[in-house]
Amino acid sequence: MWAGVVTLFPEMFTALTGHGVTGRAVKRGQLTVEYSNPRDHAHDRHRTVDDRPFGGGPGMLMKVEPLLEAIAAIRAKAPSPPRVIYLSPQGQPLTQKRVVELAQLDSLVLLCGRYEGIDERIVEMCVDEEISIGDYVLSGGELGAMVLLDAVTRLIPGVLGHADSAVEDSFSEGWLDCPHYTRPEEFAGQRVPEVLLSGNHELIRRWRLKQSLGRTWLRRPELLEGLTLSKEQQQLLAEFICEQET
Ligand SMILES: NC(=O)c1ccc(NCc2ccccc2N2CCOCC2)nc1
Repeated sequence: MWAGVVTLFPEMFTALTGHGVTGRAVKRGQLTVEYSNPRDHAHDRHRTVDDRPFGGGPGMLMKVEPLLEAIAAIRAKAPSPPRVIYLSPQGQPLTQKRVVELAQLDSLVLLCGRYEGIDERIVEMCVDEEISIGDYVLSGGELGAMVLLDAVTRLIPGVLGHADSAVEDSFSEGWLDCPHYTRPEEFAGQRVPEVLLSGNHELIRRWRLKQSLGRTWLRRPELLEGLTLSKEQQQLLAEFICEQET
Protein backbone atom coordinates (compact mmCIF):
# COMPACT_ATOMS: atom_id res chain seq x y z
CA MET A 1 0.00 0.00 0.00
CA TRP A 2 1.32 3.43 -0.98
CA ALA A 3 -0.12 6.40 0.90
CA GLY A 4 0.58 10.01 0.05
CA VAL A 5 -0.35 12.43 2.82
CA VAL A 6 -1.01 16.13 2.28
CA THR A 7 -0.42 17.73 5.66
CA LEU A 8 1.06 20.76 7.41
CA PHE A 9 2.40 18.43 10.13
CA PRO A 10 4.11 15.39 8.53
CA GLU A 11 6.09 14.81 11.74
CA MET A 12 2.84 13.72 13.44
CA PHE A 13 2.87 10.55 11.36
CA THR A 14 5.83 9.03 13.21
CA ALA A 15 3.13 7.87 15.64
CA LEU A 16 2.06 5.51 12.84
CA THR A 17 5.29 4.89 10.89
CA GLY A 18 7.63 4.62 13.86
CA HIS A 19 5.88 2.19 16.16
CA GLY A 20 4.29 -1.23 16.46
CA VAL A 21 2.70 -3.27 13.71
CA THR A 22 2.38 -0.30 11.36
CA GLY A 23 5.98 0.75 12.00
CA ARG A 24 7.11 -2.80 11.17
CA ALA A 25 4.99 -2.75 7.99
CA VAL A 26 6.83 0.41 6.88
CA LYS A 27 10.22 -1.18 7.65
CA ARG A 28 9.21 -4.24 5.62
CA GLY A 29 8.01 -2.16 2.71
CA GLN A 30 4.43 -3.40 3.09
CA LEU A 31 3.32 0.20 3.67
CA THR A 32 4.94 3.29 2.13
CA VAL A 33 3.98 6.74 3.41
CA GLU A 34 5.11 9.88 1.60
CA TYR A 35 4.30 13.50 2.38
CA SER A 36 3.53 16.77 0.67
CA ASN A 37 3.35 19.89 2.80
CA PRO A 38 1.23 22.77 1.45
CA ARG A 39 3.65 25.14 3.23
CA ASP A 40 6.33 24.10 0.70
CA HIS A 41 3.95 25.11 -2.09
CA ALA A 42 3.17 28.60 -0.79
CA HIS A 43 5.43 30.90 -2.76
CA ASP A 44 4.66 34.29 -1.27
CA ARG A 45 7.13 35.90 1.12
CA HIS A 46 5.25 34.67 4.17
CA ARG A 47 4.51 31.22 2.73
CA THR A 48 0.81 31.76 3.37
CA VAL A 49 -1.37 28.64 3.37
CA ASP A 50 -4.48 30.11 4.96
CA ASP A 51 -6.76 33.07 4.51
CA ARG A 52 -9.98 34.55 5.86
CA PRO A 53 -13.32 33.01 4.85
CA PHE A 54 -15.49 34.89 2.31
CA GLY A 55 -18.81 35.78 3.90
CA GLY A 56 -17.12 36.24 7.27
CA GLY A 57 -17.05 33.82 10.17
CA PRO A 58 -14.43 32.77 12.68
CA GLY A 59 -11.04 31.32 11.90
CA MET A 60 -9.17 30.76 8.65
CA LEU A 61 -9.39 28.36 5.73
CA MET A 62 -6.67 26.57 3.79
CA LYS A 63 -6.05 28.30 0.48
CA VAL A 64 -6.60 26.62 -2.91
CA GLU A 65 -3.25 27.24 -4.63
CA PRO A 66 -0.85 25.68 -2.10
CA LEU A 67 -3.17 22.69 -1.65
CA LEU A 68 -3.59 22.17 -5.40
CA GLU A 69 0.18 22.18 -5.91
CA ALA A 70 0.77 19.92 -2.90
CA ILE A 71 -1.80 17.42 -4.18
CA ALA A 72 -0.31 17.47 -7.69
CA ALA A 73 3.17 16.91 -6.22
CA ILE A 74 2.12 13.90 -4.17
CA ARG A 75 0.00 12.39 -6.96
CA ALA A 76 3.09 12.50 -9.18
CA LYS A 77 4.81 10.16 -6.70
CA ALA A 78 1.98 7.62 -6.62
CA PRO A 79 2.83 4.25 -8.26
CA SER A 80 -0.74 4.11 -9.65
CA PRO A 81 -3.58 6.63 -9.95
CA PRO A 82 -4.51 7.19 -6.29
CA ARG A 83 -7.93 7.52 -4.69
CA VAL A 84 -7.97 10.94 -3.03
CA ILE A 85 -9.61 10.86 0.40
CA TYR A 86 -10.42 13.95 2.49
CA LEU A 87 -10.79 13.40 6.25
CA SER A 88 -13.55 15.64 7.51
CA PRO A 89 -16.50 15.71 9.94
CA GLN A 90 -18.72 15.91 6.84
CA GLY A 91 -17.43 12.60 5.49
CA GLN A 92 -19.03 9.15 5.28
CA PRO A 93 -18.41 7.23 8.54
CA LEU A 94 -15.37 4.95 8.38
CA THR A 95 -16.43 1.34 9.00
CA GLN A 96 -14.49 -1.93 8.90
CA LYS A 97 -16.41 -2.71 5.68
CA ARG A 98 -14.98 0.44 4.06
CA VAL A 99 -11.51 -0.31 5.51
CA VAL A 100 -11.60 -3.74 3.81
CA GLU A 101 -12.48 -2.06 0.49
CA LEU A 102 -9.74 0.58 0.87
CA ALA A 103 -7.17 -2.12 1.69
CA GLN A 104 -7.68 -3.52 -1.82
CA LEU A 105 -6.36 -0.29 -3.41
CA ASP A 106 -2.72 0.14 -4.45
CA SER A 107 -2.45 3.82 -3.59
CA LEU A 108 -4.25 6.47 -1.59
CA VAL A 109 -3.80 10.19 -1.13
CA LEU A 110 -5.00 11.46 2.25
CA LEU A 111 -5.82 15.15 2.51
CA CYS A 112 -5.58 16.56 6.04
CA GLY A 113 -7.41 19.81 6.73
CA ARG A 114 -6.36 22.29 9.38
CA TYR A 115 -7.67 25.71 10.50
CA GLU A 116 -11.45 25.64 9.93
CA GLY A 117 -11.13 23.44 6.86
CA ILE A 118 -10.28 23.88 3.18
CA ASP A 119 -11.61 25.89 0.24
CA GLU A 120 -14.50 23.83 -1.21
CA ARG A 121 -13.08 24.14 -4.74
CA ILE A 122 -10.32 21.72 -3.70
CA VAL A 123 -12.97 19.19 -2.65
CA GLU A 124 -14.75 19.63 -6.00
CA MET A 125 -11.58 19.46 -8.12
CA CYS A 126 -9.45 16.87 -6.32
CA VAL A 127 -11.34 14.79 -3.74
CA ASP A 128 -12.82 11.39 -4.66
CA GLU A 129 -14.25 10.64 -1.24
CA GLU A 130 -14.79 12.33 2.13
CA ILE A 131 -14.45 10.11 5.19
CA SER A 132 -15.13 10.83 8.87
CA ILE A 133 -13.66 8.70 11.64
CA GLY A 134 -16.51 9.63 13.96
CA ASP A 135 -18.99 12.31 14.92
CA TYR A 136 -16.65 14.66 16.74
CA VAL A 137 -14.46 17.61 15.83
CA LEU A 138 -10.67 17.40 15.75
CA SER A 139 -8.06 20.12 15.26
CA GLY A 140 -6.98 18.54 11.99
CA GLY A 141 -7.42 15.57 9.70
CA GLU A 142 -4.06 13.99 10.60
CA LEU A 143 -5.37 11.75 13.40
CA GLY A 144 -8.16 10.60 11.08
CA ALA A 145 -5.59 9.83 8.38
CA MET A 146 -3.54 7.78 10.85
CA VAL A 147 -6.62 5.91 12.10
CA LEU A 148 -7.55 5.02 8.51
CA LEU A 149 -3.99 3.98 7.61
CA ASP A 150 -3.64 1.86 10.77
CA ALA A 151 -6.90 0.01 10.10
CA VAL A 152 -6.03 -0.52 6.41
CA THR A 153 -2.43 -1.62 7.08
CA ARG A 154 -3.56 -4.38 9.44
CA LEU A 155 -5.37 -6.00 6.51
CA ILE A 156 -2.35 -6.09 4.21
CA PRO A 157 -1.39 -9.80 3.88
CA GLY A 158 1.65 -10.59 6.02
CA VAL A 159 1.43 -7.53 8.23
CA LEU A 160 -0.17 -9.22 11.24
CA GLY A 161 1.39 -12.22 13.03
CA HIS A 162 -0.82 -15.18 12.23
CA ALA A 163 -3.42 -14.87 9.49
CA ASP A 164 -6.41 -15.59 11.74
CA SER A 165 -6.01 -12.49 13.86
CA ALA A 166 -7.11 -10.28 10.98
CA VAL A 167 -10.12 -12.46 10.13
CA GLU A 168 -11.11 -12.97 13.80
CA ASP A 169 -10.98 -9.24 14.51
CA SER A 170 -14.29 -8.40 16.08
CA PHE A 171 -15.58 -5.96 13.48
CA SER A 172 -14.53 -8.17 10.57
CA GLU A 173 -17.29 -10.59 11.66
CA GLY A 174 -19.68 -7.69 12.20
CA TRP A 175 -19.88 -8.09 15.98
CA LEU A 176 -17.88 -7.17 19.07
CA ASP A 177 -14.99 -9.20 20.41
CA CYS A 178 -15.29 -11.70 23.26
CA PRO A 179 -13.43 -11.27 26.58
CA HIS A 180 -9.78 -12.38 26.61
CA TYR A 181 -7.60 -13.72 29.44
CA THR A 182 -3.99 -14.67 29.99
CA ARG A 183 -1.89 -15.82 32.98
CA PRO A 184 -2.29 -15.92 35.94
CA GLU A 185 -5.31 -18.29 36.05
CA GLU A 186 -6.46 -16.57 39.23
CA PHE A 187 -5.92 -12.96 40.24
CA ALA A 188 -7.40 -11.24 43.29
CA GLY A 189 -9.82 -14.12 43.63
CA GLN A 190 -10.98 -13.72 40.04
CA ARG A 191 -10.59 -16.91 38.04
CA VAL A 192 -10.32 -17.27 34.27
CA PRO A 193 -13.50 -18.94 32.87
CA GLU A 194 -12.89 -22.70 33.22
CA VAL A 195 -13.87 -23.44 29.62
CA LEU A 196 -10.79 -21.54 28.43
CA LEU A 197 -8.56 -23.83 30.50
CA SER A 198 -10.35 -27.00 29.32
CA GLY A 199 -8.41 -27.54 26.10
CA ASN A 200 -11.73 -28.38 24.44
CA HIS A 201 -11.42 -26.25 21.32
CA GLU A 202 -14.98 -26.76 20.16
CA LEU A 203 -16.38 -25.69 23.56
CA ILE A 204 -13.97 -22.72 23.57
CA ARG A 205 -15.05 -21.72 20.06
CA ARG A 206 -18.74 -21.81 21.07
CA TRP A 207 -18.11 -19.95 24.35
CA ARG A 208 -16.24 -17.17 22.52
CA LEU A 209 -18.91 -16.89 19.84
CA LYS A 210 -21.64 -16.76 22.51
CA GLN A 211 -19.77 -14.05 24.42
CA SER A 212 -19.19 -11.99 21.26
CA LEU A 213 -22.84 -12.16 20.21
CA GLY A 214 -24.04 -11.53 23.78
CA ARG A 215 -21.81 -8.53 24.24
CA THR A 216 -22.95 -7.10 20.93
CA TRP A 217 -26.56 -7.55 22.02
CA LEU A 218 -25.87 -5.80 25.34
CA ARG A 219 -23.63 -2.96 24.12
CA ARG A 220 -24.35 -2.36 20.42
CA PRO A 221 -27.69 -4.06 19.55
CA GLU A 222 -27.96 -2.02 16.37
CA LEU A 223 -24.99 -3.94 14.93
CA LEU A 224 -27.03 -7.14 15.11
CA GLU A 225 -29.79 -5.65 12.96
CA GLY A 226 -27.50 -5.67 9.94
CA LEU A 227 -26.54 -9.32 10.41
CA THR A 228 -27.99 -12.64 9.33
CA LEU A 229 -27.05 -15.09 12.10
CA SER A 230 -26.57 -18.79 11.48
CA LYS A 231 -28.70 -21.31 13.36
CA GLU A 232 -25.86 -21.89 15.81
CA GLN A 233 -25.31 -18.17 16.32
CA GLN A 234 -29.03 -17.59 16.93
CA GLN A 235 -29.02 -20.45 19.44
CA LEU A 236 -26.00 -19.15 21.33
CA LEU A 237 -27.37 -15.60 21.46
CA ALA A 238 -30.73 -16.90 22.73
CA GLU A 239 -28.92 -18.83 25.47
CA PHE A 240 -26.95 -15.73 26.44
CA ILE A 241 -30.11 -13.62 26.64
CA CYS A 242 -31.87 -16.24 28.80
CA GLU A 243 -28.88 -16.28 31.15
CA GLN A 244 -29.09 -12.51 31.44
CA GLU A 245 -32.66 -12.53 32.67
CA THR A 246 -32.08 -15.16 35.40
N1 LIG B 1 -14.45 13.26 12.47
C1 LIG B 1 -13.41 13.38 11.64
O1 LIG B 1 -13.02 12.46 10.91
C2 LIG B 1 -12.70 14.69 11.61
C3 LIG B 1 -11.84 15.00 10.58
C4 LIG B 1 -11.18 16.24 10.57
C5 LIG B 1 -11.42 17.12 11.61
N2 LIG B 1 -10.84 18.32 11.68
C6 LIG B 1 -10.13 18.93 10.55
C7 LIG B 1 -11.14 19.39 9.54
C8 LIG B 1 -11.14 18.80 8.28
C9 LIG B 1 -12.08 19.22 7.32
C10 LIG B 1 -13.00 20.22 7.62
C11 LIG B 1 -13.02 20.78 8.87
C12 LIG B 1 -12.09 20.41 9.85
N3 LIG B 1 -12.09 21.01 11.13
C13 LIG B 1 -10.92 21.82 11.43
C14 LIG B 1 -10.93 22.25 12.87
O2 LIG B 1 -12.14 22.86 13.17
C15 LIG B 1 -13.28 22.02 12.99
C16 LIG B 1 -13.37 21.56 11.55
N4 LIG B 1 -12.25 16.79 12.63
C17 LIG B 1 -12.90 15.61 12.62
